[in-house]
Amino acid sequence: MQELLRINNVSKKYGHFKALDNVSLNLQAGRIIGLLGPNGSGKTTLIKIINGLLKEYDGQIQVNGEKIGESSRKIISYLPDENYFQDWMYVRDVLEIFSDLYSDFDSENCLSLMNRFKLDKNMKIKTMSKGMKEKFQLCLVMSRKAKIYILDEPIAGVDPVAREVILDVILNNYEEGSLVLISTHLISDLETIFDEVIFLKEGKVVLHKETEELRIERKQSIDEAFREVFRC
Ligand SMILES: Nc1ncnc2c1ncn2[C@@H]1O[C@H](COP(=O)(O)OP(=O)(O)OP(=O)(O)O)[C@@H](O)[C@H]1O
Repeated sequence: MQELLRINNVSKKYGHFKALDNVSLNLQAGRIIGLLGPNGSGKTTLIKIINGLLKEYDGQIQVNGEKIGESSRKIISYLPDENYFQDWMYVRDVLEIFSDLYSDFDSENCLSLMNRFKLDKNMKIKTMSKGMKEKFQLCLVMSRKAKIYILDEPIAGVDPVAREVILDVILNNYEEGSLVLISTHLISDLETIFDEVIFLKEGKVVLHKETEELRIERKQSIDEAFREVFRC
């Protein structure tokens, strides 16, 4: 299997506080991987480093064999944990920006995904609810034909019915053979789609396993295993 993401001894400090402590991971193409950990365990910090948003850290990262930069940005489709829309924009403006920015963006596909969430290109961002913005952002990100998808909390702000649709959108729209890395607290909602899970605790990887192996070994769901590992 092709290795798409290699993280070697990555540590990150904010002042004196160590948010990531010697994280090493090799992630392969064709896998959906859950990045799980309690609040403040370092998930978003790691994701921001991979996406080139935090540049000061120790260690090395290779994305598809190359350093983080222009080439890695081209192959990673990234859903941040907050939305980046401006209130004065219309949905159609954002679609245009995505088309200009990303040659792999399929706007027709995006419009058909938006249809599933009853989102219209003539909506004004200012009038959309938090959940509607999250759904729109997911439609954008999943309409790129990327090698790597990184989704930071993709279902945090949406209702349970919409969560199911979102899972379906993720499963049916990522490019086959790509890597999908998803951070979430809603483990029971998402665990059925994970091939592997990574548990982060206080900036350290305490577990990285095939989901099925973990379930058989512990005779527990991933949600139960998580609660046990992180119980104080
Ligand atoms: N800009 C910053 N300055 C100082 N400390 C920060 C900064 N960003 C994050 N931290 C700290 O780093 C640690 C890891 O934060 P991070 O956002 O990566 O965690 P997380 O696992 O994504 O948390 P959550 O699940 O709550 O989103 C936390 O203790 C946080 O307070």
